[in-house]
Amino acid sequence: MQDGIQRLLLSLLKCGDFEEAANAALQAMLRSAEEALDASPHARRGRILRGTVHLRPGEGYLRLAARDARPGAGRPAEGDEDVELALLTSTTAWRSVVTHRCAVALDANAGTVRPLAVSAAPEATRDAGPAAAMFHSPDSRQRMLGRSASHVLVLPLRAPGGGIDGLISLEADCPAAMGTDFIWGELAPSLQWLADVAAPYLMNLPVRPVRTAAPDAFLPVVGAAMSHLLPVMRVFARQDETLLISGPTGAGKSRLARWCHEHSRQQQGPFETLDLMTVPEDLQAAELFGWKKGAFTGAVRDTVGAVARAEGGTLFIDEIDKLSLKTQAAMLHVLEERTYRVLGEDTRERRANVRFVIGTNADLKGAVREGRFREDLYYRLNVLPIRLPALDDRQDEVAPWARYMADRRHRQRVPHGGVGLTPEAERRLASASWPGNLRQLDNIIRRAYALALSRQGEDAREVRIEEEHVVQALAYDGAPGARAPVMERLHAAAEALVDAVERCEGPVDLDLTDAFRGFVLGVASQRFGREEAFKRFGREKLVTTRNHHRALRREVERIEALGRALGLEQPSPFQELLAEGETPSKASPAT
Ligand SMILES: Nc1ncnc2c1ncn2[C@@H]1O[C@H](COP(=O)(O)OP(=O)(O)OP(=O)(O)O)[C@@H](O)[C@H]1O
Repeated sequence: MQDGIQRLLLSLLKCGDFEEAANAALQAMLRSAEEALDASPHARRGRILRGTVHLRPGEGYLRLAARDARPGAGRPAEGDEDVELALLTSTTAWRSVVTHRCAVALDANAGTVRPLAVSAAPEATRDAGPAAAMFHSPDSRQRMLGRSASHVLVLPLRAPGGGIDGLISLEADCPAAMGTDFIWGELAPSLQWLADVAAPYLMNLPVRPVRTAAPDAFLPVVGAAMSHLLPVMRVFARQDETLLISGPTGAGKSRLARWCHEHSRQQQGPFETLDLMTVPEDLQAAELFGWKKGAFTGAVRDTVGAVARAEGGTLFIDEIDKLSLKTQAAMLHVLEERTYRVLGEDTRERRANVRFVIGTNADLKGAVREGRFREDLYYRLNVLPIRLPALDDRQDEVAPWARYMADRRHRQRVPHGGVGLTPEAERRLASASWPGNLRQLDNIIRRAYALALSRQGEDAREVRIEEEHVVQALAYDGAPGARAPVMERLHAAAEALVDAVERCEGPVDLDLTDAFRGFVLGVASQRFGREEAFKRFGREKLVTTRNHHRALRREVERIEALGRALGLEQPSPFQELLAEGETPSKASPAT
């Protein structure tokens, strides 16, 4: 063993990047496993297949690497789909290793998961004994069997502070060893030594720059941080497994979900979005799965749910933390069993041939700790996590995004015109801070472009955005006038708090405070009419599908519910909007 560690250390010292270190670690571990297999009773009946390294510190994947154990095989070629499948971890592997914080042996034929040792880490779970549990997900098991992996050893990549920053897994094919730990039980301690020696190199060496990170129509700008993520995203996009995209508001999660759809096997199918922020809790299941006429009060006709609309394609569900505990159970069911029930149709289960992509800007792990989010659903969603960095961490992207956004805006007006930013304008943007991410940048560009137009003429074919336009647009963003809405909301928050404390006996549901968007839509609808209001806030699709009345009604109902929860007697000023159908606008759109 000592020799093996020394040999590995010597090769790690020569490694310049994560890929080399992963290859060295896997080579050492696969060699050890093959030697142990040769000396075991399974020698002629089994073979070691491959090893993989999954680097996923924090909330998202950074890198994947694999090495085949076949003689002469080295690192697999990029884009090899079989290898990509083999690269993937599983709900069961990740959840087991994170829960038990030690090596875990999976027996895919028997469907069992067995922790092989109890870690000395203080937070190690006490129940991590040798008893075997069953696989957490039937999919994990099927996928392992699909690639002939009857026995899998999963080792944690242990970070110095006690965290787990990834895993290394070794796969073997030995069906005859069903019901046993194969050779993993004896071998795990020495392989864990090798994993611990390699861990600092795997975590700290830079990842290799990627050649394939070319922008495309769906991801028009790819900076250094994103180009590191792209290879992982390309692999993930092609899988059927659920993808979890986390990241701050406005960083581009929904666009990235669309990118994944365009690079998926379902690209010919529909891409549907369901933003849970806009759906009241009691309608979530209905919106997801659809309903039959009469399923609940107000269900006046059969309605197709988001899952059915996305059949054969991708369903992006944003703000997943807003899912009620009750609907979380149904969500888990559809993810695991791929079946669901339409509300009011109790006898029939329908198949969901849909790829789910989930978005969140919330701390789901914290929500699990607080009992607001089911742990099993969290692990089910957390198989292929991607963390989208904030724009401030993608600084090299600011100028290219600004050019792209200005160009997009200009082309809408003058299809064959041209727009550019001066180098000073770009520098000014690059040195600003972007707490609102790409959405904020888009707003600034919109303003700077409007300022440039006002100076250069509304009809200008060629427009140049100069530093002064950017400075003014940025100043407006931080100016007292622009901050007024923030201050107003602060006051409103303080008043709501007073109401909640003074008038209400029980707690007020915090989710009701999301009602602000209803106020905005309500005011806009009164002012411009419903259709125009939804269009102005980028919800044309709801108008096209004639769903905007229902969406508005929901928003207004939430305002009413907030009022009631805060003990307010007077109804909201939007009562009239509760009626289905257009009400005449009180003012023309021009006012
Ligand atoms: N790939 C892209 N192509 C074009 N524009 C983009 C892209 N990604 C982001 N943007 C710009 O950034 C804005 C925010 O993107 P997006 O809606 O995807 O963010 P998000 O992270 O999903 O936000 P939220 O969490 O608020 O839903 C978009 O309206 C658009 O202006």
